[in-house]
This record gives sequence, structure tokens and C-alpha cells, in this order.
Amino acid sequence: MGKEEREVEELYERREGINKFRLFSLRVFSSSIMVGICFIWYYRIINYNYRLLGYWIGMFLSELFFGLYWIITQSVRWNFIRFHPFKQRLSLRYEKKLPRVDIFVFTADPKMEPPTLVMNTILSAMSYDYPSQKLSVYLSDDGASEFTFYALMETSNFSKFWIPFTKKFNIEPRAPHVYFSQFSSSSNDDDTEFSKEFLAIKKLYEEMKKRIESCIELGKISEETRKLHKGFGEWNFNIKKHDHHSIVQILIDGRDPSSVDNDGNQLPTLVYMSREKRPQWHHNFKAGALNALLRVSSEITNAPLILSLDCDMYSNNADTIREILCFFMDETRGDELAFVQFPQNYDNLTKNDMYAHSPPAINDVSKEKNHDHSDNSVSSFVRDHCSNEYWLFVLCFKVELAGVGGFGAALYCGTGCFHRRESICGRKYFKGGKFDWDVQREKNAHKTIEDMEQSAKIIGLIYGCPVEDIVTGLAIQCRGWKSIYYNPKRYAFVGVAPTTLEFALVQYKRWCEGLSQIFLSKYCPFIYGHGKIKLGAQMGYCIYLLWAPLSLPTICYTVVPSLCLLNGVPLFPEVSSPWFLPFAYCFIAKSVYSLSEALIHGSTLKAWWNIQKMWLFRRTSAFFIALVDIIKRKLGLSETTFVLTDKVVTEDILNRYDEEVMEFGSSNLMFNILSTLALLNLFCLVGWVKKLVFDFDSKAIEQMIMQVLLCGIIIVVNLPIYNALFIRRDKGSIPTFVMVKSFVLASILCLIPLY
Ligand SMILES: O=c1ccn([C@@H]2O[C@H](COP(=O)(O)OP(=O)(O)O[C@H]3O[C@H](CO)[C@@H](O)[C@H](O)[C@H]3O)[C@@H](O)[C@H]2O)c(=O)[nH]1
Ligand SMILES: [Mn+2]
Repeated sequence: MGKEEREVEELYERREGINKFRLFSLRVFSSSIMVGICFIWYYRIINYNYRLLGYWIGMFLSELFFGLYWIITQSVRWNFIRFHPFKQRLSLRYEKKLPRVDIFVFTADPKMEPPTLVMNTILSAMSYDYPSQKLSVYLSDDGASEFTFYALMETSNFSKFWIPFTKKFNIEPRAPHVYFSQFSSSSNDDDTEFSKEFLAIKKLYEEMKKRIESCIELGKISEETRKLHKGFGEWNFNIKKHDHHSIVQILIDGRDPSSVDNDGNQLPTLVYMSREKRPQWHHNFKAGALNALLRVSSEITNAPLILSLDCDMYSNNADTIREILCFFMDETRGDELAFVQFPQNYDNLTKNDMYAHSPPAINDVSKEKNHDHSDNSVSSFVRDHCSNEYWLFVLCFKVELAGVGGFGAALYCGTGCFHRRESICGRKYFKGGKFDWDVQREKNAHKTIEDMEQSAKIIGLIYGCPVEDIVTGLAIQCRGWKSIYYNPKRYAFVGVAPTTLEFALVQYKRWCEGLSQIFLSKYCPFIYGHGKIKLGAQMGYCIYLLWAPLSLPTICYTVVPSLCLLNGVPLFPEVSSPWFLPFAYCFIAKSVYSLSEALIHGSTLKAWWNIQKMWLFRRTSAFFIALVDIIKRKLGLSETTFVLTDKVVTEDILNRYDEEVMEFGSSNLMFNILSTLALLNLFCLVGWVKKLVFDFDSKAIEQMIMQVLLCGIIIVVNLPIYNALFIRRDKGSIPTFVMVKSFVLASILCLIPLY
């Protein structure tokens, strides 16, 4: 048994005992919450309130929705699968037969996504620890920017130095910018071979960066530079971002024996593409770009495996391709696998992850003892019915994604995903269909670069794949394929998370909108997936697809109890009543456990708090606006948009981000909603206290205690908003007219009589 296999074995043994006990106690706990929920429903029904019919219905529907949603989220909590690749076995058995891999990188705007950022991703992709002649990197540029093309040309030259350097010294990560910022100097031993080469390559990189940046600053590319590559000729025509012909430029031809790096090794193929766009055609955003690259790459390299990456997602582990091949080439289960999705990780998170981009990850290995190494496959596949993170069910992304993965139906999330070309291009899976990794390139063997560029431009008008990432993944699964969610200890890909609250919410709004569209379309997992994927997986999908309607009960719960508090109407049982117990139990049990698990996993109290806070903000603002937009689109009043996440911000904003001060400095409608809700709750609690001072009534306190607590918690969650409204004076505070609007709105809501 090799070292890596032994390690896995040991981990399994250690967990065995704990696991059984934990599984049992988790089931008991889950059931107890379910009982609590049923009591809450029952309480609400028997306490029918005809005087406040509207509010009563609101509360009842909210509690019903929360309860049902909770059941749906349970589907993914018992069913984890851990995957373990055995790279040594792979190399021993298949080193000669490794398949070719095409890597797609997407960029859309040279201002919001600076070319140097994109080039770091490209360079990390070019230097995978994998035979270069089997690797091709494609850049799709939806910005149709000459600067991006120029940057790619510079990159193709720099890669001749960079790739051999990374491989010779086996460095990580292989994105030069990140690498140099992590290892700023090699000062201690100044004349080793490494430090000499380190300094030389660093200098080369910095020079290249300077050339690219000064060119962008200048706003044009000099005539001398333009002479260096025929590709610049494409920009001799009138090119606008959304109105231009198709551009395909092969910067490095992997077949050409003279395309070698400084050590004489073959370079990977490198291609620039900007698909044709016309104002009258819908370009379908990133999905359109992906389809265009599918067609272009099928003409040029046609590799059986595809990795798609956002421009800011650099590769953080040079072994990743070999690891996922252990799954794809697995002798027993490999043939049914369509894609392997990695989680999104970020390297610009603050200490307590202020915007809750990345909840705690699954990082332990536990399982039942039914794993099987005896089949001697190149990967091991372990079913695991619970995980430490079970309790983080205050909507922990990674638990849920891993849980859906447990049904063999991991979601395709758009980036950091390896696809089998066949499956993404629409083929159905059929049992026993053996797959040939050795697809020949002979189709193109005798073509010149020019021929290939020409034919690649005209291929494929057909939209084989539906527009959305998630829906594409679902469709693939419904064609019989399986997928894996793989979360290795060392991050495979690392990207840039939004650094302002606005962008953080805008991103969620876009996701939420797309996801709900799926639910309402013919792709609704319960209908489309019926009989094709497991019920658990259908429910797993719906955890996300139901985000938009989730906004309504949440808003109801932040508004109605508080307004009723102000008007002296009790909505919940009083403390001395036995009905108080289920409410208190559900709330406290969930919070205490999620908190303690977060702490056990090395997360901070503040980080846990930030997760709770951000989910309230997302649900009440982003998801609500998304819901409104969905309804508008259904009525034909608006169109789908894709608001790109800005990857650069001013220094001012960055400083506040590093200090974990929330950034509101914009008049986005979402901030209106957030501050209105915050003020409303403040007014209600203050109004109630005022009444109490004038007219003390201990019965009223007892009846209202739950509403007071709820209102109080909402106020505490909203502290950063009051701060941004009244105290802060920097550019990140809430603009005055947003404040005035919210103030007026909250006051009106408070003044309306309940009945
Ligand atoms: O018309 C477009 C719009 C976007 N992109 C690219 O798509 C990627 C994602 O865009 P970004 O603004 O960074 O959005 P995020 O919210 O960070 O992206 C997440 O959400 C998207 C779906 O909403 C997924 O496609 C992404 O993979 C996922 O990382 C970037 O590389 C863009 O260059 C295009 O190529 N063309
Ligand atoms: Mn992004």
C-alpha cells in the first residue's frame, strides 16, 4: 500500500467510532427540530386571528415556508461522499495514455478585469504539472480588447521562462503575481541557483507587467508593437465591444516543434478568441462565450476534457489535473462521470470574512466502513452519512454543495469545473459505453494555423447547452451522467471575492434571479429531473432555486412582529405558556449548535455572526429585488442582465475592507430596503419602550417578550447600518438621500394603524 493510501485508511479508522454515535445523535436532533416545527404550525393554526387576518396569514405562511424549506435542506445533510485520488497509481498505470485537456478562461472587460490579473490565471493554467503537448489554454475575451490581446502576446513570450522555472523548482502557486507576493525575496542564500533565477524571473515579470500597464494607461498600442504580431490586424476594422467580427488567434501552436520553452520543452497551445457579436443578437453572456469556445476548440485541439475558469480564478495546485483524472479514469466508476466541480475559494477575505463569502469548509474525513480499496481503482469513493459541519446548517454553502454531490449530482457552478467534452456537448450516458480517452487529433494534423483559424470561426451556430451553468449541470445529470463535488485540502483554485457590500449583494441577486428562473422553467428539478435524478438531489437543487421566494417570509418576520409590538398586539405565546417551548427550542438549538460547530472548526465568533448577518441582508434585499425582477420579466417588463463583478476598487475602499468596515457608499435600491427595515425595527422597539415607561404593565411584557427579543436581535444585526446612517462620515456611509427616503418610509409604515 502506498503512502497516500495508508493515510486515507488511517483517517477512516480513527473516525469510525465517533461516526456512529454522531449519526445517531444527529438524527435525534433533527427529528426534535421537526417536532418543534410541527408544534409551531399547530400553535399558529389554533390561534387564528380574524381581526388581523392579513398579518396572521403572513405569519402562518412564513412559518410554513420556513419549515418546508428546512425539510428540503435536510435532504443534503446525511449523504456525503469523500473522494480520494491516488495519483501514484494513475502515473504508474496511465502516464502514457493521459488525455489532452483544454482550459477555457473567460474575461469580459479590461477595466473591471485588468489584463494582468487575467494573465496570472493563464500562466497558472499553462504551468500545470502535466505534459505540455497535451495542454491547451483558450482565452475568451468578451471585451474584444486589443490590450487583452497584447497582454496575451506578452504572456506567450513570458511563459517560455515561467513554465520551466515553475517546474524546475516545483514552486506553488504558479500564478506569478501571487507567488512573488508570497515569497517577496530569497535573501538568505544569495548565490544559490534558485535565488539567481528567482530574481531574474521576477525582473522579467515586472517588466512585462509594466509594459502592459503603461500601454493601457497610454490608451493605445504603439505601431512598433503592432508589427510584432499579425493578430493586431484584426483591430484595423471598427471594433466595438458589442459589435464586431469573430477573432481567433493561435499564439502558440502546440504542434509546432519550434514552440518550445527555454529548456527546449514543448509549450502548451495558447489561443485568443473574441466571438462575433452584433447588437441585434443576444450574446448570452458567459454561456455564449463558453459555447463559442467549445466550437473553436473542437476545431483546434478537441481535447476530451475541458476545464472552465473565470479570469480571476488562478490554479493553486499544479497537481489538480492529475487528481481529477483519478476520478475520470477510475476503472469502475470513471465512465459515468460528466464533471468534477471544485469549490470557489478566495484569497482576499478579511479576518472575519465580513461579507461571508466563504463559510467554513469541510476539512475532515469521516465515513462508514464500506469504502473499498480492494477494487484497486485509481480513486476511492466513500459514502459518509454525516459530517462535523452538519450543524452549520445556517446555510453553509459547502455542506450543501457537498451534500448534493453525495447523490452523484453535484451542481455545476461555472468556474473551477472539469467537464467531459462529450457530456457538455449533449451526449447521453449509456451503461457500458466505454470511453476512449485517446481521441485523435489527426483531423487537424495537416492543417495550417490559418486554415484552423478560419474554420474555427464559422463552426457551430447551434446552442447545444442551455444558458445557465447550474441548469447545464442539471441537464447533463438528467442525461444519465454523474458528477462529483471535490473539495481537497489544498485549494485547487483561488479567486477574487467582491470587496463592497453592493457587489456582494449584486452577485447574489444575479444568482438568485437565474436560479429562480430555472425553478419556474421546464427545467424545474422536480419535473425535469423526475425519475432521472434522485429525489434527494432534486431537493438539493431546490435549496438554491427557492432563494427568491425565501425573501418574503424573511421580510414578513422582520416587519410584522415588530409592527405588532409597537401596536401592542401579541403574536407569540407568552413565556409561561407551554407553547413557548417549541419556538424557543427551535431558535436556540439551531443557533447554539451552529455557533459551537463554527468555533470548533476554528472559525471566529465574529465570522459566525457575519454569516448570520449577511444571510439576513441577502434575503431581505438581494433576493427580494431578484423576485421583483423575475415577476417583471414574466410580465415582459425587463430583460436578463449580467452585472459583472468589479475586480478592482479604489484604495480608500480597500482600506475600509481590510478594517472590516461595511461599504455602503452607493444609492443602490437594496440599501434603501436594508435601512428602511433597520429603522423600522428601531422605531418599533423605541416606541414600545416609551409606551411602557408611561404605562407600566407586567402582563404586556410577558406577552410581548418574544417580539421584543426578535426585534432586539434584528436591531443588533443591523448595528452596522445605524452606524453608516448616523455616525460614520466617510465615503462608505449611507448617502443622505437614501437615509431620508428610508426614514420617511419607515415612519409611514409605523404610523399606519393595524386595524
Ligand atoms: O458577458 C459576460 C459576462 C461574464 N463573463 C465572465 O464570467 C466570469 C464571471 O463573472 P463575474 O463578474 O466574476 O461574476 P461572479 O459572480 O464572480 O461569477 C460567478 O457567477 C457566475 C454566474 O452568475 C458564474 O458564471 C461564475 O463562474 C461564478 O464564479 C468572468 O470571468 C467574466 O469575465 C463573460 O465572459 N462574458
Ligand atoms: Mn468572479
